[in-house]
Amino acid sequence: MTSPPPGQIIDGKAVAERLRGRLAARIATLPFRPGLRVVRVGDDPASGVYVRNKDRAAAAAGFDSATIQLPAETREADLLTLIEALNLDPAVDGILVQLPLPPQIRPDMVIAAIDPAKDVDGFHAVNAGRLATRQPGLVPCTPKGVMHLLREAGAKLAGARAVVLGRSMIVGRPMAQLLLDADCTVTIAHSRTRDLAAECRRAEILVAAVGRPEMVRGDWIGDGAVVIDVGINRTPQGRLVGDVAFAEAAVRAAAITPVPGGVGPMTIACLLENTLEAALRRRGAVT
Ligand SMILES: Nc1nc(=O)c2c([nH]1)NC[C@@H]1CN(c3ccc(C(=O)N[C@@H](CCC(=O)O)C(=O)O)cc3)C=[N+]21
Repeated sequence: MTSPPPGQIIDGKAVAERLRGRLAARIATLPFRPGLRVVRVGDDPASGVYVRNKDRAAAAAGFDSATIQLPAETREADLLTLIEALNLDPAVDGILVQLPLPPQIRPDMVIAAIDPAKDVDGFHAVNAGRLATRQPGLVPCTPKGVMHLLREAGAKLAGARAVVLGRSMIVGRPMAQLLLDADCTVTIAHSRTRDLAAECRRAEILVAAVGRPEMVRGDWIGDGAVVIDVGINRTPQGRLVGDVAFAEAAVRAAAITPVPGGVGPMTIACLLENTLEAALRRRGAVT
């Protein structure tokens, strides 16, 4: 027996580049530059690369983008005051506060303070509610990026069995909503799911978003599945790995995203897409 041919590797970097190109072309036709403000409190290492990549991509596509760096000791009240000023600033279309925040700041209070019209992360309860009730709103960047990748990979979504591994507010839950809106049969599996491996094996579309390095093994993948790896984990050696054991999974999957170069670049491109969308919507243009 020879092993089956390895699956298609979904090039998230290339898909993100094309999306950013389309956004740049659109912005070039506008009489204004969409404004994005990223707020970073302290220097959580997970956010470092992200902030740098974001700044570079935003500037190249024609956004008016800036990162506001605050000291790790910043008080919650002072962060809320800054958010209020950004809410009121007409030049600002999108506000993103980097998570995680230092322990003295409650993330729920911060997210609730952001004007839902400028909430380009899509984390505010108003935007989560809009997604749950199928109203137009700002959709979280990572799940939105995953939908782009699934379509680019030619995955057949209607009627497909989709398993989302992870139930976070940021990825798992909104991901399940978007797959459901695309007519998938959706299962949300998580740390308390009985026989996780068997549940995953049934998936025609598997989205792994648990934040555990290489937890999903090759024998968890059904033949011909499309596998999207949302995890970005740094090993003690400094290497980036996903939530999926890539080499093992790739021989079974019809298509799979790598880490790095998969979902990560799409998250940034979708942040920019959301910022443009917010800018147009705030000015009364329909998108
Ligand atoms: N409010 C908020 N929203 C976020 O969306 C958010 C956040 N806070 N805090 C931090 C995490 C992390 N995150 C990443 C996005 C892209 C890459 C990315 O582009 N990664 C590259 C590789 C980068 C590298 O080489 O390290 C890739 O996967 O190919 C990484 C990490 C967004 N986050």
